Amino acid sequence: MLEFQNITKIYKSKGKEVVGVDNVSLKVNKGDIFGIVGYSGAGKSSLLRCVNLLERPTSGKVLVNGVDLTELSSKDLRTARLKIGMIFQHFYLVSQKTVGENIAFALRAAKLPKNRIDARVDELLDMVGLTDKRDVYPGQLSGGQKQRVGIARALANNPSILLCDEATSALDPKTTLSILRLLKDINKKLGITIVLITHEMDVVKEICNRMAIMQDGRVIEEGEVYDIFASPHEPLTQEFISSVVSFEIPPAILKDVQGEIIKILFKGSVAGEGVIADTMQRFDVKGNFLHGTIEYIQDRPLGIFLMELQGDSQAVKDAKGYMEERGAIVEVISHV
Ligand SMILES: Nc1ncnc2c1ncn2[C@@H]1O[C@H](COP(=O)(O)OP(=O)(O)OP(=O)(O)O)[C@@H](O)[C@H]1O
Repeated sequence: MLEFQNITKIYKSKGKEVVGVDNVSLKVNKGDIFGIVGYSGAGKSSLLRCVNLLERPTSGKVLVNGVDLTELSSKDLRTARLKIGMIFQHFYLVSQKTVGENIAFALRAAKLPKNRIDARVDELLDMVGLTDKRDVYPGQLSGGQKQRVGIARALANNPSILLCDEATSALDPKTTLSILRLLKDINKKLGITIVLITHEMDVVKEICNRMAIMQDGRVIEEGEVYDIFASPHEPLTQEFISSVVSFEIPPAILKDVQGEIIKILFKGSVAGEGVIADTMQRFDVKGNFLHGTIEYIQDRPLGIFLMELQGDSQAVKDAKGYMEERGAIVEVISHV
């Protein structure tokens, strides 16, 4: 549905060239909530803005439903853009216009007949839970309510893609959650594909099904969010994951560890502790839990346990083999 093919964006400023995006190819499927994660300067905004050509890539193609936007005439591009909604960190509402007028503006831009605008504004306000705010000004709204207006405006012309540029970064955690739930709801009910950029892994964990991690303009890892949380490959990905799922063991505890430290993952099952208990019974090993959690990613459990395993090397090996047979992924963190 959305495909970046070898996108490069080079900025020229003060006679210098800055590479914003460096040869990125990515596919976003219809119905995805696709998260693009990276630190400041990684190139997320530049890439996102290439979707609707707010930034024109220096080279490469942006295909939306098979149509290369970079090849369109300015008239066709205007029409194509109406089907790509966008929301922003700082909302960008017109403060002198009421909530209703802010939304109506997008409908007028798409030349919706005047007599249908009112009803559509009501419909959109209902969708975002703001029916009673039609006649108030943005200054009278909370941050979360402003973002809801932003969402209503972005959905005005029934887009097939919604781009979210750090849409919850200015909001407190509770409001963030309510906006993310609204986005998820919109994705489900209306089938809109969502592409969001964020530096917060929590956001990705909460609503995205697929993700890409960017560094220095490049995509360094991509895939299903669940798989990336279960086994992140790149150090930067691991760093981002550890901001949500942390396994720091205090050095004072580590100092006393005598056996092998292993990480045990149970994908899609909450039965991990039972398997570990069975293992301890069957084999002549002693296990000490150092850490354990069950994360729910897209409602699928991911059990992650860190433990010290003591015993002779054959027993430890057999115990690990048994856990793997029972569906665990076992990774040795350190040998003593
Ligand atoms: N208009 C511009 N002119 C010159 N350089 C730019 C411009 N926009 C972005 N850049 C540069 O491109 C690189 C990528 O920036 P970009 O804003 O896309 O990253 P980002 O991951 O979205 O970070 P942030 O969250 O801070 O916006 C940075 O080095 C940035 O300085």
